[in-house]
Order: sequence, then structure tokens, then C-alpha cells
Amino acid sequence: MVSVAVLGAAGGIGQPLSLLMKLNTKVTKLNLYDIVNVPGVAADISHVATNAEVKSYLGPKELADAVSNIDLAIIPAGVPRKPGMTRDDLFKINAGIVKSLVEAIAENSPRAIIAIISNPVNSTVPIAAEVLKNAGVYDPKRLFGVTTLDVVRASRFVRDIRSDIDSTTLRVPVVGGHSGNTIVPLLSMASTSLDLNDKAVEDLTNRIQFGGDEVVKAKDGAGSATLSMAYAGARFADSVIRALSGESVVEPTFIDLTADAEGAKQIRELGAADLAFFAVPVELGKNGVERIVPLPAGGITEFEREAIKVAAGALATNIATGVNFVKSA
Ligand SMILES: NC(=O)C1=CN([C@@H]2O[C@H](COP(=O)(O)OP(=O)(O)OC[C@H]3O[C@@H](n4cnc5c(N)ncnc54)[C@H](O)[C@@H]3O)[C@@H](O)[C@H]2O)C=CC1
Ligand SMILES: O=C([O-])CC(=O)C(=O)O
Repeated sequence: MVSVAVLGAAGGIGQPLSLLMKLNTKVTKLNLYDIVNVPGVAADISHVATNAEVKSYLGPKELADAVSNIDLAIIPAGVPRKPGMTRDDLFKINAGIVKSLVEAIAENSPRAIIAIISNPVNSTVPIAAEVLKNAGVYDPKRLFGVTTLDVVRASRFVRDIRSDIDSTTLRVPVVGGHSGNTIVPLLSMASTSLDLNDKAVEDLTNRIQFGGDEVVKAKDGAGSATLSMAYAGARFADSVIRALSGESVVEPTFIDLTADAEGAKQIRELGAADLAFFAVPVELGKNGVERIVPLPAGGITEFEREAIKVAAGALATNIATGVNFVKSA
């Protein structure tokens, strides 16, 4: 019995993500919200023969109902990139969208778990945290930035250079944030030893960091990753849902490090210093973040340590931008 709302459900990510959530047999209620086209999307998906009840909510007047009595809100609402843009260029429009959606969740389902896909994730998640704090309902264990696509890309891109490795089972922890050099794949800690030379590690790291650009370029003005993102978003949501029903599941995701201050110590020592938010491998449980999973003993490589330092510098700015947006509103 899990109630899920998808906010931005009529979009490029929202439509396939909503379909995948309809296919998730643990979902019993699926609320689809958008400011356009959502009645058609909901009618269409509602015919899929699973037990989840699908409802459509159109426009701000129906937002409160869309986010009432929900366990999980997934937010892919907002504009995507075009060639030549960075994710930060989306801030101007998407910051306000995320702020208003999270305000509605805070008021109507203050205990809901919130998973934010809208870019720039490095700033939209801090925005959500500030909104929840202002509403007096903030629980850092229940707020997530979805960085699963970076993890998915890491598993797949390894396969492109090591065809003997099974992409479906390989797990590469990806830490930091979700844009360019804030994305730090820890290839030395992959679940299978990759045995790559320095040049291969450098190239693969770069490809994972800028994987989003490959899709933006190929779509040539028609947006960014939608289908692989829907897959990644549904995978993350399924992990949250399984954890809500008692399973212990590990996913790297962008969180407020105070959700597990003790577990965050190791990450801080690696170069994340005073950062408030960072993507880390998280064990999920009934209440969201159960704990930050320690990185394996033996330590990360010098290359990865340097990459974390670079990521931390950029992230500090991104986080401050998000926090200040709400504080100065
Ligand atoms: N976290 C990640 O790994 C990824 C994040 N993204 C981000 O996801 C976001 C959505 O991307 P797409 O689905 O491709 O864009 P899209 O433009 O196809 O869809 C966005 C949807 O949001 C809706 N929307 C706009 N304002 C809204 C509001 N106030 N309330 C509810 N819905 C609203 C639009 O009507 C549209 O249906 C972008 O910001 C994109 O950068 C994209 C790929 C990966
Ligand atoms: O690149 C983008 O703008 C969309 C995104 O976040 C990704 O594909 O990782």
C-alpha cells in the first residue's frame, strides 16, 4: 500500500516514469500532476492492467489534492537543457517551480519522502530543504536528490570498454553532486574489480561526468535524457518503496549530510569538508535515510580524492545558490 505522486507527469521524463510507477506492483495509488496535458496521460496509463489507481491533477488549483496523503513525491517538473546550456542555466525557471511544489507537499503531506529530479539538483534539493524548514516540517532523512542516472551510466559505460562485465549487476558508487565535475564515480570501489589503467580511468570518469551532454547534443534542441532518466527514477523510487516496506536497500543519492552526522564523518574527511549536501551511498529504510554506508576500507585513489576536492568547490556554490534563493525570497 504505497501512494505516489509524480509532479511534472506529462513531461518527457514524467510520462515514462509514470508508466513505470504504474507497473510497480507495490504502488496502490498514483497521482499524476502537471500544469498541461496530464488528463490524457493519466487516462492512457490508467488502462494498464495493474492494481494501482491512477488519478489526474491539472494545474495549481488541484496541486493540494495531488499531494495529499502520499508516501512519496517524485519531482521531474521543470525545463530541460538545450545544447550550449549548463544545468545551472535552468535555475532561474526551475528554482521557483520546485519551491512551489515542495511548499504544497510540506502543507499537505509533511511526512512524504521527496525525490527531486528537476535540475540543477545540486541547488533544487537545498531549495526544498529550506522550504521544508520554513514550514517547520524538515526531516533530512526524507529528502533526496535523484543521482541514480549517474550510477546507471557508470555501470553501462564500463561495459562499453569491458565487454566481459555484466552491466546489470555491476555497481559503481558515484558521490558528489549531479553536474559535470561535481559527479565523482569511485571506479576503484566498483563491485567488480575493473582493472583499468590511469588513462582509461580518466576517460571513463569524464564520460560519466558529462554523460548528460551526450544526450543533449544528440537530441539537438529537443531536450535532455528522458527515457534513461525515467528508468533511473523508477529504479530509485522502487528502492525507496521497498525500503518503506521493510527491506534494506542501498542507493547512492544526494542528501543532507546531517541525516547521518556520524556516517558523514568519513565523507567529510575525504574532502567534502563543511558541505551540507553530498551524494553518498545510502542505506534506505522505513524512515528514508537509515545510514550513510561507509566506503570500503583501503581508501580511495589519489585521482578520486582530487576529483572530490574539485567537486566540493563547485558544490559549495551550487548549494549556497539554492539556500539563498529561499532565504532572500
Ligand atoms: N536528475 C537527473 O538525473 C535528471 C534531471 N533532469 C531534469 O528533469 C527536468 C524535466 O526534464 P524533462 O521531463 O525532459 O522536461 P519536459 O519539459 O519534457 O517536462 C517537464 C514537465 O514539467 C511540467 N511543469 C512545468 N512547470 C510545472 C509546475 N509548476 N508544476 C508541475 N509541472 C510543471 C511541464 O508542463 C512538463 O510537462 C529538467 O529540469 C531536467 O533537467 C533530466 C534528466 C536527468
Ligand atoms: O544533462 C541534463 O541536462 C539532464 C541530466 O541531468 C542528465 O542527463 O544527467
